Amino acid sequence: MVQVADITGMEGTTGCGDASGIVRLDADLGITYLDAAAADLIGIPAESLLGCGLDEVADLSELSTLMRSGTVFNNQVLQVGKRRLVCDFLPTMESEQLVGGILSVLRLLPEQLPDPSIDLRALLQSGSASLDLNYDGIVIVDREGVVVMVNQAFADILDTTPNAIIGKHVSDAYPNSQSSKLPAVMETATPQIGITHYLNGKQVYASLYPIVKDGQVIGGVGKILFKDIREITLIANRLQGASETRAAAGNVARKESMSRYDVNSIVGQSKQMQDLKESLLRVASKNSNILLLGESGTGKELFAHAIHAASNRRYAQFVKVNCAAIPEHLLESELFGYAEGAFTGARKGGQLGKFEQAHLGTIFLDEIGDMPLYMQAKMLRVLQERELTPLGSNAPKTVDVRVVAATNSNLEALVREGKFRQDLYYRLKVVTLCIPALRERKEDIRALSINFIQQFNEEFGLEVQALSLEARDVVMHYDWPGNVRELRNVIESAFNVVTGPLILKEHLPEQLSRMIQDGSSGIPHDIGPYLRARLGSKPLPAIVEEFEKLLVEAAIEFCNGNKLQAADLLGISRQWLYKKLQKKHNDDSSGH
Ligand SMILES: Nc1ncnc2c1ncn2[C@@H]1O[C@H](COP(=O)(O)OP(=O)(O)OP(=O)(O)O)[C@@H](O)[C@H]1O
Repeated sequence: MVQVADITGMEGTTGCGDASGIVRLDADLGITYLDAAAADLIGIPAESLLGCGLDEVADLSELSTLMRSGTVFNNQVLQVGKRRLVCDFLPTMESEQLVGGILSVLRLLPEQLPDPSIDLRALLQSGSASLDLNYDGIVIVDREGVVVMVNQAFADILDTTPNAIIGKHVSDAYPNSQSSKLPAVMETATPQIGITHYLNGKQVYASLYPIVKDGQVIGGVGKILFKDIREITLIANRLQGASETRAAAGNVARKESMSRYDVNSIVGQSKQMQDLKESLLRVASKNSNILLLGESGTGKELFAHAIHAASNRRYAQFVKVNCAAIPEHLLESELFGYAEGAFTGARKGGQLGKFEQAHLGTIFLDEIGDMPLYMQAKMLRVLQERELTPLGSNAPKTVDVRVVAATNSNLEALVREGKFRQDLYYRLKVVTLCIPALRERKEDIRALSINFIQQFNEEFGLEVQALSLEARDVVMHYDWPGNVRELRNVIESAFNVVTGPLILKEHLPEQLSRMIQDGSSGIPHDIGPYLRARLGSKPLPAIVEEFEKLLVEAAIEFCNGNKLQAADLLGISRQWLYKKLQKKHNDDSSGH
């Protein structure tokens, strides 16, 4: 909620003109980057601020709780010494975890707080001059919903003058526009942050707050954050350019930015990939569900991110759920959430499910083929009716979510075997994108290798140029059962041993040349010499672990990438298989 003091922040801006500054924070509110305007507004040199905790230099009080819990806020006052700064905060989420955020330092307030006892109209009238200087459109209504103040920027959006709006009820003050949500915001005393709204036929991005004084709602304020939704992309690009983190100050690991993946992140010049990228861009802006098919490691998750980034849901959450990795009995509460007291050990206040977290955004259901039948029935209801009921609750909730599902199983076969509901299958496959295996588009290997070499050059601080001709020959002849993920891992492992500008054949994992000689299977051709060569080279558990990895790979290959069948074949549970794969993935990434 906006306290009266915050509204007065729109009055008398001082000092620093219109320049607002940007501060990038990590999850502990450590300052990882700030621009010159921010340092100027804060009044402390940037060199002294970098690496400090924001709470060491500013009195955050309850803002600290909001920031640490990943809550967006706008126009809040931050005290740094004697300075009072008006700030917005946008959290940065990564795999549903808070990894930091962007603090926009908007302006400096005068040091004296005005007397909070004056009433809304008087308070606002005294601020009218500076409201007009404000670039962001602002409208303020009284408790009855009558517009008492509007600035020129807001009137400009409506192609009218402030006087033509002031005095009217907000419900019919705007021509050619969606009905204002300010009455609802005041009624519920609950802000609506970052909503899209149509004003004068244009889609704007706004936040609405109740104005509260002495515990009473005395009015409401609407602030246009972006009067053209495309402005957000420009800002996102600006922030992406400012990629400095504590790592730059010799500290802390790299954090991924919110807009890390888009269609340009998908590398591949083959006809198949060009066509797929075109289809992706065509379907992204629609709301249809999308089914992504392809073997493990072909880039399904990358595609899902790119779909989200190319859709107009991109400013809401992208939420990933791996249906196979979540134990069956937890899947429902994970997806739909639960009410307080739904079961023993349930959190106080209940828990939001992934669908609700993805409201207005995209949910990516990975390994959908592994979803148990009873959950498939519930999923169908969400897809058909856009409604779900959290566990232990009897109040259905409406959700607006775009579903992107992915699998490397043959869903049609699962439907025939009665393991996957046909009706759900038809609902999901409204648009199907099949990503071909890497061995079916070997012409992409070169561009992918160059792309990964560039990525790892940055990460490892090296200047590798390319693969040698001989190494290129090996990668071109290899079958790539693990697809692009395996190629990426192979290049990464080469970076651990390369010494010059070229990755040579001997820098590639021995397994690669061996598999080419042996045919395709990961299992060594002649098991006797393989085992004997290992005896004495490592302790028994390490040999057993290596062999186990090969068997897991062979089982997945044998089952054409279907991990559920592979787990059956190995006589282990899906979860266990996933643990093994996760471990393998971690080992591969760390070059073991
Ligand atoms: N066309 C591509 N261009 C660049 N990187 C790619 C491409 N395809 C895949 N990758 C990279 O390969 C790795 C594996 O991709 P991703 O996780 O999207 O595959 P997946 O099909 O979802 O795998 P799984 O089925 O095992 O979950 C990621 O690091 C991804 O960024």
